[in-house]
Amino acid sequence: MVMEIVEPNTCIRGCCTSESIPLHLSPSSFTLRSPIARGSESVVYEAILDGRRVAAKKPVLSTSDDLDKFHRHLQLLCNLDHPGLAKLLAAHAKPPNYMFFFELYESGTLAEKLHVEEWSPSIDQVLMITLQLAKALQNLHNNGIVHRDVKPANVLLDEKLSPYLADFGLAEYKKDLREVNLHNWRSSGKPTGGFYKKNMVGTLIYMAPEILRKEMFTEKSDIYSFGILINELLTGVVPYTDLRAEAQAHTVLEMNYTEQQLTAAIVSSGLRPALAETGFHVPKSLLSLIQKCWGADPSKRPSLDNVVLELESLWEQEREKQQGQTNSISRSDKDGEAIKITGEYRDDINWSSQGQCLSKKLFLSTVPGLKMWSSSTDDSSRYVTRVSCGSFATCGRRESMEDTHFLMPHMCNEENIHLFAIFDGHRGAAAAEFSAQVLPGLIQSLSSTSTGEALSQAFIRTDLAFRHELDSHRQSKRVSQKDLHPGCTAIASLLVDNKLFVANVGDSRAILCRAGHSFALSKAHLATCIEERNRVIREGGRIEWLVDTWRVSPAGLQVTRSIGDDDLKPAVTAEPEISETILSADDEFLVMASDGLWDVVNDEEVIGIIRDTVKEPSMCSKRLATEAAERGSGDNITVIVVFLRLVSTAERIY
Ligand SMILES: Nc1ncnc2c1ncn2[C@@H]1O[C@H](COP(=O)(O)OP(=O)(O)OP(=O)(O)O)[C@@H](O)[C@H]1O
Ligand SMILES: [Mn+2]
Ligand SMILES: [Mn+2]
Repeated sequence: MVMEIVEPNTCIRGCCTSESIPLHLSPSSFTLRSPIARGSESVVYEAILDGRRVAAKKPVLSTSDDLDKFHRHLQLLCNLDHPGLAKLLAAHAKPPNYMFFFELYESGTLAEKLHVEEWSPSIDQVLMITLQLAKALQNLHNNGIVHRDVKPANVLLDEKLSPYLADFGLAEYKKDLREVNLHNWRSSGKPTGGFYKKNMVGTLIYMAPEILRKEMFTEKSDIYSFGILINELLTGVVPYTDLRAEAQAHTVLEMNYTEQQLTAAIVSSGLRPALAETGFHVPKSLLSLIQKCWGADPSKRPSLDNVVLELESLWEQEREKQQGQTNSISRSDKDGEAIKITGEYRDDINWSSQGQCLSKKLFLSTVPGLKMWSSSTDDSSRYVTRVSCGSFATCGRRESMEDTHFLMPHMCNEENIHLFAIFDGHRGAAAAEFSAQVLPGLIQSLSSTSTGEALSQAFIRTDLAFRHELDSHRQSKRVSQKDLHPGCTAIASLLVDNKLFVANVGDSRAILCRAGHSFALSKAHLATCIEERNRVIREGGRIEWLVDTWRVSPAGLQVTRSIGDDDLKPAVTAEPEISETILSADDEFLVMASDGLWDVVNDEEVIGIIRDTVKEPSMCSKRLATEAAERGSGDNITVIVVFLRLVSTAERIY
């Protein structure tokens, strides 16, 4: 827009000058239309300026302090010029009208986009937005300015969803900060004066611990807020809440925290919002960048130069990955004939379930048949295990629990047959919940075949039954849930006399402690494993390097075998790998767990922890899960511990 500039182009006091931004306008050149928003210190109107739609920010000016502030604000804005900053088009700095005219950004604020529209950006969009904002903030910092109010509500979006950092109402020159801080604290006892009072609840969650402690604001405090913002963008969750309520509606009080409690927790206990998950497309390095940004020690937070570099390299990696996509043949699903287990389960399954903490202990009625697996000859020299088992499952840092498991010692009243299983759900908990209900019955019904074959068939049939159920569910709900493709990993240990069979699909794991050492009883099925990758491709699936690792496309699944995941069948097979182990007196215990444990605790550590724990299987399970949580496991954690020989809870077995 070329607007006529009337010389001398200064404000009425002469303190604000600009070569390109008109600073006094004739009353006929603008009209205010309807208000867009009422901020805490201004009303923002849609306006027409020189025939063009713009946004007019009209600050509330009630004291001479406010007027001084307006002029400082305007001086600062006149010195800004960066494509990532909300653009000042003109200002009117004469009584009685004091107004800023900004470019009108049509798509509202990032906060509304995330929490009112419930927009979930792709990783590309997250990287694009964070990089542009980082560059804008870098420009501010390099010009000696700190923003002091970085939060999604102050990020405006245009139609292309490009972000613009806005609201410089609290921005200050670094050189003036000391004085500003002193002034504010003296006048109100709070970091930013009246602003603090009005906005504390909404903005507290973006404030760095040093600000909450009423120490100096530095540019590193902006970095902190920026870290919180990136995480909010990834999770879609308002910091410290799971509420996706209207952006304005959330208050700290609704989160069951009082303002003081939250402040105390952020400052003293290092409380931070729940970190986004590495899940499908989120690169680990982005998460560690967030953590560096919101670190407690301002001097250890990265500078914006570093943040920009890091984001640029992530952005490039993302580009490369997407260009390096391998195209391979898609093949139609050939195992379409699902076995019919209709009706029975439908009522029990919550298809959109996000899961709850479920610990299933199932006891099936006595059905003859399982005995067939026990050796018919009563071999008195055969080693006899003495089984005691326990489990512990926790949602961990996740919002929802998608793991399920069951313990079935003495299955069907058979003294020497025991079954234990863990299912780790993804894309919802439905597959995990279904499998935990169905698998035992299927294994039981297959007892006329060999034990290993029964396990294998039971997995395959659980998968077919689940997909069949899902299809009928979809038909009953028509198209609305066609994008629903829940799946789960499954690991089952079946102990028959002294033979231990472990069947596995996915990345849960079982280990055996034999004479003090660990033995793996299962192997993880992940796209990082070359054999699995080749198998998936051979079977018509697509493997791509997405974000940070090999994944099955298009869903971005890391596991290459699973129950469910009907969009990736048959390549992501439900056929388990089965190990068979003859147990002897050397065998002390079996540990099964979902990847939430194994991600952060290795086999030898697991054995060490059990060695140091009272020999009670539930306690051991709980200790392992707790240890994993303390080590920062970001996932659901389920652990089953089975002692295979007699132990007293009071005794240490080593
Ligand atoms: N250029 C613009 N284009 C579109 N909408 C805008 C623009 N500027 C501001 N708004 C809207 O007005 C709201 C308030 O603007 P701004 O944040 O600048 O005011 P404020 O009074 O400082 O608010 P607060 O301090 O409460 O965040 C924004 O959240 C946004 O919804
Ligand atoms: Mn604002
Ligand atoms: Mn503001």
